[in-house]
Amino acid sequence: MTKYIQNVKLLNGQSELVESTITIVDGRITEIGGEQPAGAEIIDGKGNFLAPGFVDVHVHLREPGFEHKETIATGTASAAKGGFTTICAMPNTKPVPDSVENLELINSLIEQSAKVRVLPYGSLTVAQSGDERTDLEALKASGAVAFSDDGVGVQLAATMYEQMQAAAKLDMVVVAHCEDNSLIYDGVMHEGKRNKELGLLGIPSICESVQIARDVLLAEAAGARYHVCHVSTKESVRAVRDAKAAGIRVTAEVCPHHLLLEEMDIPSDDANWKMNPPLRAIDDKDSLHAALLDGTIDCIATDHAPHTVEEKCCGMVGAPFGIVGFETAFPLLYTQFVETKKWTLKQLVDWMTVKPAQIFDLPYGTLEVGAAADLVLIDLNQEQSINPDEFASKGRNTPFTGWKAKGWPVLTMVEGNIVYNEEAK
Ligand SMILES: NC(=O)N[C@@H](CC(=O)O)C(=O)O
Ligand SMILES: [Zn+2]
Repeated sequence: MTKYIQNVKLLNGQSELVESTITIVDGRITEIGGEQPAGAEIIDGKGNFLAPGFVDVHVHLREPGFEHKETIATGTASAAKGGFTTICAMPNTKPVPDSVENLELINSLIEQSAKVRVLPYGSLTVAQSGDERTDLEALKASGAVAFSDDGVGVQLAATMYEQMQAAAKLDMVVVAHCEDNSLIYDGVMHEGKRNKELGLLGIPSICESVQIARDVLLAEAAGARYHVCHVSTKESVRAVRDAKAAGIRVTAEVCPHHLLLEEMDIPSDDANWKMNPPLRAIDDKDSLHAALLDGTIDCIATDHAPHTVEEKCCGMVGAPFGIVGFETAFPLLYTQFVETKKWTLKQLVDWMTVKPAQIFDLPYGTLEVGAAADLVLIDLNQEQSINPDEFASKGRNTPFTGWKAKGWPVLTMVEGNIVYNEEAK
């Protein structure tokens, strides 16, 4: 089966857009810039920008166990609509993928209903309880992409250290949600200025940064590959930067919302602004930008975390942490940071494709001959305002309602198969 995408623009090494074509045979890219092969199915790119499909290493699909929030079908439809073709699913499901049996159940659900490639995490501890360690070798053999207890921090240093040693033997990455439970103080947003104005309890920055500081030293001692989830504070950035300078094998991700928003943007006690880690102070946000630009932070991940309207209805206290991310990530980042010339288009695309793929040794996120035809066609000129009622996700929990953005995905392909087409809406 041959497909030929004509009339597209591709990024070159100088972040310039150049006209080209793509030939796909049996789901793989076989030629870039070639002539139309005889008998090929033609797809008209209409002059739009064609990028490698986005890779998101931090997502919550909620199935099994929390299908009222999201399912693998709706979560991956949302991913496809946002231009994501490979996503790594966090283990805070019910059951938790803490055994071969549970991971195989998740694999079979993915097999049945995923629209894009889903790579599941295996958990670090049984039921993510932080106690009994899981069998990482068995989880790897059943297809775990990496290991994480995301949703909660691993509280005991010994547990983290022993799992890092086990992961190092397998050459697998340990992925950490860093949060010291003794420093949460029942907070629902950042401990700073805005929480006091709103009369809400705050989560101090050290809740995250002290655990990162601990973990980079554990990773050094264990010789492990260690990846930090959703970095949000300037002290966390410093801990990662110092660790990298010391030769420790650490990588880190940042979420779009932490780059786009800060505590003072929170308009009221509205749970659509509640996520973990919380929106921090403006100097934290600035340090995240500097860290991306100097390579301290390696990639962008959405932390897509759908919850129901009912759960998010009534203020921050009692509401779950998390916001959806797939369908707004690229347009918001493109509009706010590429159109304004803070970043190049190539930087943004790399942070959402090849950079996350490299951390996990994934053979995705590049547009080259021989690669899987995982592609997203993006209309960089079309402007729309964000309307949660139009999301393919079940989640409506976003702080970005009404924001105007350009750069909307119009067609997404996984291995040459169309998984989202704006025209078919
Ligand atoms: N980020 C969040 O605020 N929530 C995530 C958990 C997580 O990523 O830590 C969730 O599962 O809802
Ligand atoms: Zn987390």
